[in-house]
Amino acid sequence: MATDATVRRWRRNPSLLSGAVILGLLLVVALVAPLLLSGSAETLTDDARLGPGAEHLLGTDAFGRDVLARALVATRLTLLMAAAATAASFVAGVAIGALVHLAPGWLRETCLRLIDSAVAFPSLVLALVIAAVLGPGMGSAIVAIAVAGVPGFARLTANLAATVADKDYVLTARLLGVPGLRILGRHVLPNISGPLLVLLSSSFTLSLLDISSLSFVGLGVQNPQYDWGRLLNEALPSIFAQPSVVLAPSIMLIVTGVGAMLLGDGVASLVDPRTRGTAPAPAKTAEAAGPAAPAQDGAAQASLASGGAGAATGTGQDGLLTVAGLTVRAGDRTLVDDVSFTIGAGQIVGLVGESGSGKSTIAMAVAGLLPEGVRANASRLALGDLDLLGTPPERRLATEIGIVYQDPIGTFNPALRLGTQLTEVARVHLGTPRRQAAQDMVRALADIHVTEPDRRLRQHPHELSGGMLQRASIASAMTTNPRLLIADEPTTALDVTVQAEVLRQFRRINREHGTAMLFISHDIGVVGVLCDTVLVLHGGRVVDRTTGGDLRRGTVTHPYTRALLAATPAAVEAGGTLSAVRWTADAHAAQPSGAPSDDLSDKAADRPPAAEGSR
Ligand SMILES: Nc1ncnc2c1ncn2[C@@H]1O[C@H](COP(=O)(O)OP(=O)(O)OP(=O)(O)O)[C@@H](O)[C@H]1O
Repeated sequence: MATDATVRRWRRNPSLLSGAVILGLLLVVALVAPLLLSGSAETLTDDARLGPGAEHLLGTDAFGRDVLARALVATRLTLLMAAAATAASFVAGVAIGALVHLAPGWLRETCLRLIDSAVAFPSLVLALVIAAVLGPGMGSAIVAIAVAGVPGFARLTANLAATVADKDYVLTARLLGVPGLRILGRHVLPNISGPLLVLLSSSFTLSLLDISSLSFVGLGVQNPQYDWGRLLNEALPSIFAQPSVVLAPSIMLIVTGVGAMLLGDGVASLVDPRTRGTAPAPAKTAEAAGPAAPAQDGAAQASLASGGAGAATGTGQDGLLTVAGLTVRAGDRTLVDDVSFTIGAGQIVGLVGESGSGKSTIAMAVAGLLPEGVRANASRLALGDLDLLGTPPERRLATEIGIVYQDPIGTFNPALRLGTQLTEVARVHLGTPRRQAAQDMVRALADIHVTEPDRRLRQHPHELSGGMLQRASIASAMTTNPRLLIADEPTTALDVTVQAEVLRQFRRINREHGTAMLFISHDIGVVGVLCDTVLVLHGGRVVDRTTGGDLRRGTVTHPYTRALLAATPAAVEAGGTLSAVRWTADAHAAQPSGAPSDDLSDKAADRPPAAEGSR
């Protein structure tokens, strides 16, 4: 039951519980004390400067007013002022940070440096200067503290947003043409809310202290109003003769600060879906439950190997995807140099090469997702009649190109349920009603052997195993029945047994839907098994064009390709030695040339991912 789950969640989160109790009590005091204790807190009497006693627990001040009652009554004004200043800093800071994140490069850098300078300036000193300029008073104290708190929120927001900006789910949203502000609100802010909430709570504590400091030095609340800072100010002259008068406001300040920090920590872990307390599904069980156990035998692996769909040239003239003379530069640096290939409908072209050879850059150039500062030029870059250079219509890009990334966990927004994410393309771009989109996705997930597809849609990404998520991302990429599917190292992060099943799903989709595929891997064995045509990249250039069949048979002639083959684990298993690939385009020499493997088609899909990570 939802209520049981809520109770369990609160029990497992002692910070949240204790912070909520402390602040809850303070709120009750803030509401009730002014109603019940105003008389003893504000009426002048002849009982001046009494020590602690039964009638006045902490004594009375110089005008015969009850010290404890005044501290309790001051709770409302103090909390209201601190909350108002913190809320204003939060809203303004997050808005500025978000805008800075969206700003073009030079403007963003300039703003970030300005914000850094403002953060380096002590906030209390800044608040004192602003309050002095505005003049003493409650309003100017709130404004001063609010302004002083803005840079902290702005910097954290801009920095955190930058760390999320290159996540696969943000790139996918960009591919789908989601506007920048919506990406910010839906994908970026929810995923940086944890640290922001922690800052919010510490900022509330800081505002509380700063506002009390302003009142203490006479720049904040003025007579006859009083907050805890003002009470400390009034107690100063008698601090040695009657120390009990500073006790109540000081304790209130400390208790409130501790309560706010505890609540902030608790809320931060509550909003993070990964720490919400839902036990992740055990990966093994989830995978084992799949109806299609990965084939381990040679025959099954061979059936995975390319069946020759489409001509194996990759340079044909009538391709669906045409890449001609593609060059990608970042400033003066050439990342991809004069690359040309085509992919026909139903054809799978593989890009293979060492880490940093430019595989992902080519894929991102095709999808129009190159990072800022990286520019693509080509004599032709087109998907059928869709010109991919310039600014192709977002809707067509979103529906005609699907992408599957290497890291299935990073593909999905951890803050949203899978159902919301998996059906987004259908709902937003195809106008499919929500219920229909969910039903379609359940069918698509079942097709790709995701168990309990209904339940998966209600789960968060961290509750699924990597293989299950990767299948979900393939189903998601296929929602619009794209003409081109880009798979950027889709099996590298997967368990060896799951790899084969995922590769089989690509082959099935390619055959059943006639989808053109650009398959990227640094595992030459996997590429040989799946692809019709293979382009071997080195230093951003295509150094060899071969076929999956030649790779499987080991009948490749180019020294670099032979070196790559020789360096694969299969070759080592076959008796070779695993050596680093050393080859330069100029020298055209392979070190070592090693005996090519002749059993790729049988072993590739079972082979563990190469040790070298990619991105
Ligand atoms: N935003 C960028 N700015 C400058 N250089 C970049 C940028 N992104 C990538 N590069 C460089 O471009 C080159 C190609 O990178 P890319 O990621 O395409 O290689 P890759 O073959 O996909 O490697 P991996 O298998 O590790 O993903 C690398 O040298 C990389 O450092």
